[in-house]
Amino acid sequence: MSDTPAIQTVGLTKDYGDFRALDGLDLEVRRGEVFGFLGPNGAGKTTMIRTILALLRPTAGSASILGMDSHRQAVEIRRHIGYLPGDLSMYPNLTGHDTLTYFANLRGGVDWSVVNGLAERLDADLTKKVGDHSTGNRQKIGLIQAFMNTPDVIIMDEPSTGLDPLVQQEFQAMMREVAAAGRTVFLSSHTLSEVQRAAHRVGIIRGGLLVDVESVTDLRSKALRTVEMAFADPVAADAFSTVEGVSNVRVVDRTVTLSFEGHMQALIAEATSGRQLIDISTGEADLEEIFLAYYRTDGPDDVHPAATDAEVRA
Ligand SMILES: Nc1ncnc2c1ncn2[C@@H]1O[C@H](COP(=O)(O)OP(=O)(O)OP(=O)(O)O)[C@@H](O)[C@H]1O
Repeated sequence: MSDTPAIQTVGLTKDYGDFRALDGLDLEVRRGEVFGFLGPNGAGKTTMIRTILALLRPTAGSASILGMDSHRQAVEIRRHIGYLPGDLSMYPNLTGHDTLTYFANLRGGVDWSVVNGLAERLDADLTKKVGDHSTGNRQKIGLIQAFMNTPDVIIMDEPSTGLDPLVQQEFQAMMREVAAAGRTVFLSSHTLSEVQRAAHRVGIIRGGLLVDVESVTDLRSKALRTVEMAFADPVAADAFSTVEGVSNVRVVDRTVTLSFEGHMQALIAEATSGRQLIDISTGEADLEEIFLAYYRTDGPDDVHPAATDAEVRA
């Protein structure tokens, strides 16, 4: 069972009447990874999550979690997963502690030292009534209930809603720890910045179609960044202009500034071949721009994001 994917969908399709919200989704989420499921509003993220959790019946195709069929083995699956829906309903008059006790009882008990540890990390007040909490503080209770049973797979729909930056940082550390322990995190989001620090891979969905699945490292290599290099000797004006992924080359005596899109070692190899490189600095890869290229609905579907990115900048 440990070789089977954490989550797998095959041709997963969901229609609401005449409207196709999910269109033949083939996706494999590995064990031990944080997987970010990204897409604009209305792309089908919640529909996908609700379908794989058997809260919705697929129109076609199938889904499995830890090798178990989503629908036929729904009860067994519940024992192994943590789930934070986008609209978790809680009783406003219950305190955080009572709310978590309620969720724990549904699961047949919980280790309170884990709960208290999570509450401390997220700076969550469990003594206050849930209805008196701000959105972000209520969300912390939701996160605790998703993590508290040390589940094999944690599925979360827009989990960072309302969390302040410090809490987000802690939450990202929690996700990374889950993955490091060989367990799996699947989270949906509509903003890349929310997942790029924690996720190993991202799947991008648009209009019910899975547009791409990429590792964050590969996404980064597709991002255009500015590179500045200082050399021991003057550099020819046309140096670097033939290197793949290089554009906007400016050479001033011993300093070269250029835009680069690709794996860094290709550029470094060229920079150090027959030259003495003294210093190099690069700007932060702008993943958001790549992601926006995926989001745009006015271009052809099969456009490579980097090409779109270049078009946008041209
Ligand atoms: N019960 C329903 N009946 C009809 N259409 C629906 C229903 N639920 C969702 N839809 C439609 O299906 C599409 C996908 O919705 P879904 O909620 O899955 O998107 P999402 O990616 O989660 O969006 P968001 O980021 O806004 O939460 C949308 O166009 C939505 O209007």
